[in-house]
Amino acid sequence: MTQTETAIAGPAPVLLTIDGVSRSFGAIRAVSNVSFEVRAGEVHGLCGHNGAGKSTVVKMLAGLLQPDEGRILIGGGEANFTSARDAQARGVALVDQELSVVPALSVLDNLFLGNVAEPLFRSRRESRSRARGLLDAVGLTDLDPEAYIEDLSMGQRQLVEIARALGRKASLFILDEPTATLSSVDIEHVFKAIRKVTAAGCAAIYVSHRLDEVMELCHRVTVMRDGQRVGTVPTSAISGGDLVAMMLGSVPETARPRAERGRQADVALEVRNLSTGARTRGVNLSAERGRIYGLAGQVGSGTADVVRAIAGLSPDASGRVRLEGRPVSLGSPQAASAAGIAYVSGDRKGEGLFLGQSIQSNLTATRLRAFSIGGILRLDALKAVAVALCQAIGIKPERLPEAVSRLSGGNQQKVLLGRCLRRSDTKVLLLDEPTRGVDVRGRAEIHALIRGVADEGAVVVFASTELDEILHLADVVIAMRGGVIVSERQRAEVDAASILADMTHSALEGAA
Ligand SMILES: Nc1ncnc2c1ncn2[C@@H]1O[C@H](COP(=O)(O)OP(=O)(O)OP(=O)(O)O)[C@@H](O)[C@H]1O
Repeated sequence: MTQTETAIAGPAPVLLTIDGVSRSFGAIRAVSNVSFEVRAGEVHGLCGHNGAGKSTVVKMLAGLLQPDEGRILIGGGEANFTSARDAQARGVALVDQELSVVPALSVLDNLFLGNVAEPLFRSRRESRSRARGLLDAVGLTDLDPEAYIEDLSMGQRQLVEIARALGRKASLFILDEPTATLSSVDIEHVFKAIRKVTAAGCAAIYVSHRLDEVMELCHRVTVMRDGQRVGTVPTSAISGGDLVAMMLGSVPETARPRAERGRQADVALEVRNLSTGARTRGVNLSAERGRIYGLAGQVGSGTADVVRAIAGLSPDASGRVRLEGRPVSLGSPQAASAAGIAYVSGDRKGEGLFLGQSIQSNLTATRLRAFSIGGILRLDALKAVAVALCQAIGIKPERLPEAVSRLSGGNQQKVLLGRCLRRSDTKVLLLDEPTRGVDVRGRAEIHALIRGVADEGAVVVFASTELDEILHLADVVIAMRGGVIVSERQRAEVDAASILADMTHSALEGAA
């Protein structure tokens, strides 16, 4: 797909004006005097590294936060939203990073839930037919509207969320990292849906760390850094490198091949014939200390299931896992953890962090036993470890008492990883999508932390849907598709095209 396909003809009327908007949280000025315009028919990218202020702008547009200063205008009229309902009534639809579909309800019920424009009574038949149209528009042509959300994949749930936004007849669609959990086939459906609504005269704001997507989909992009707008440019006038430079203020160095300092040529982790229900079959892995194994696959390929099963988190797992020759019981996270297997979840909010608790508590949650003597916690020693970990992950130690929920997504991910750092008992580090929703700089920092763990002699196994991440981080690339391993190669033997071919071959055939 090229940018010319998404080009809009001539200057269209301005649909949204953000005029000198600012918003602070206590002493933190999250958004400072930001102005830009979005035109009808336009897909407008919003980029910036973690903590740049993108989500805060999005929340103000969606009525979830109010600006301290400045104005928001929609169609030329002031839009001082006091609630999300208010914003929805004025034609703003938000598709959030965090899914808001209700798992215990059907697709159909979710599609019309909370839609202020929906009639109170409509026959089930009418609803089904409307639902069918919305689902078809996002490529979910085979999905039964009566299916329950909890039975759907993450990708399907995200597409239902977008279908729901389409049903709200909005004029401004805001998509905040909509593709973070999607496979490339699903991403194409999302892109098609966005192009369809913008071709009909609506506007879309597309927030993403995936710069290739921004370059492909967006007509213009606004870049933010440290709460301020750096600039707004047509994507046709810049390269991906220019965009990175705008975000960072400088061009980052390209990654050099890893020295594999901690590599020891003996197999520490052995996985034999691992299966998890119908999701993965016959997975074998022989992993050496000090090496990083990247499981490359689309959403639903089984990569995440493999890391979860090794971590003891799949009750239906079968097969054998041995660590340093000793068997590790499957289906028991306690057994995995006692053996020295640490796991960093891809779902940092649902599964990883204690959101209401401080950064310090989150960093030290799994170390309390090591710091208690006779049931008494050595608080000073614990604090010293927390400070050291904070420094290691690049967060200011003054922030330790703050609630972890106040950190940006990327920094939350670093806290999750920080828990597994500097531990002599971590023999295997497992990660699922280690940099989901994290910007370029945060990503490089997280990758450096993970390399550090391997350099100290641990086995690292991570699952990722992102090619770039596989290419930057893995020493050994294992591609999965349809629940089985399709190839295992040394990093030097692969390039982007060959991994992508292994990851997507059947999926692309299926879509053709
Ligand atoms: N509710 C809050 N309380 C305190 N500080 C906050 C709150 N929400 C955001 N911040 C701070 O405001 C700044 C901007 O955060 P914001 O989430 O808007 O950035 P972002 O660009 O969306 O980041 P990311 O890409 O990581 O999601 C950060 O320093 C963040 O820690």
